[in-house]
Amino acid sequence: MSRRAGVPLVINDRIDIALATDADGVHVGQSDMPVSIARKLLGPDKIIGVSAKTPEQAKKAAEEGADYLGSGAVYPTKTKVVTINLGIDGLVKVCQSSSLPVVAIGGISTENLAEVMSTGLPSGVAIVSAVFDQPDVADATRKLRTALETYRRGEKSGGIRVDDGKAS
Ligand SMILES: Cc1ncc(COP(=O)(O)OP(=O)(O)O)c(N)n1
Ligand SMILES: Cc1nc(C(=O)O)sc1CCOP(=O)(O)O
Repeated sequence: MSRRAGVPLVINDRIDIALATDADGVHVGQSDMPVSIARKLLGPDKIIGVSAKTPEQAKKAAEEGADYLGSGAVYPTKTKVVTINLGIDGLVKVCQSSSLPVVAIGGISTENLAEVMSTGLPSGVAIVSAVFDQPDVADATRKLRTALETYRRGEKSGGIRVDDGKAS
């Protein structure tokens, strides 16, 4: 279904499920299967994402062959109880330390999406509660998508000035 919609399906942690379902890739954390083994199991064409909270973790993931990084928690989140709040500063440090695309995660919603994207650094955002804790999941998704697209259009046309990590 996600393939029909043109959306890659990346399975969190479970390489066995990624293999069994011929998913597009897997996302692993620092205490999950090492990237090198995931790559051997999945082959060269699948997507491997790695959670990185520090520049050191980001560099290591890149050296090991990750395709993208997930970095957070950018803001406080109730979805994942045990994490570290990196804030925008921590996210920026990870992004600046790597040429890999970075997906920002943790507490992201329509209210703070522009702040995250206005750093000009992450390639995208990963969101749980701002979609799934909403009364109308489809409507919440549309609003987030519109906010992201509006931001990206403004960025392309030079309509949003990025200064000190703040959009204006
Ligand atoms: C983009 C992105 N970032 C992080 C995760 C994984 O979250 P989680 O499994 O809770 O944490 P780690 O064990 O990887 O630190 C994800 N799926 N996507
Ligand atoms: C899955 C996950 N990983 C995180 C990390 O910090 O690595 S935060 C998080 C939960 C994201 O959910 P929400 O959008 O509801 O905050």
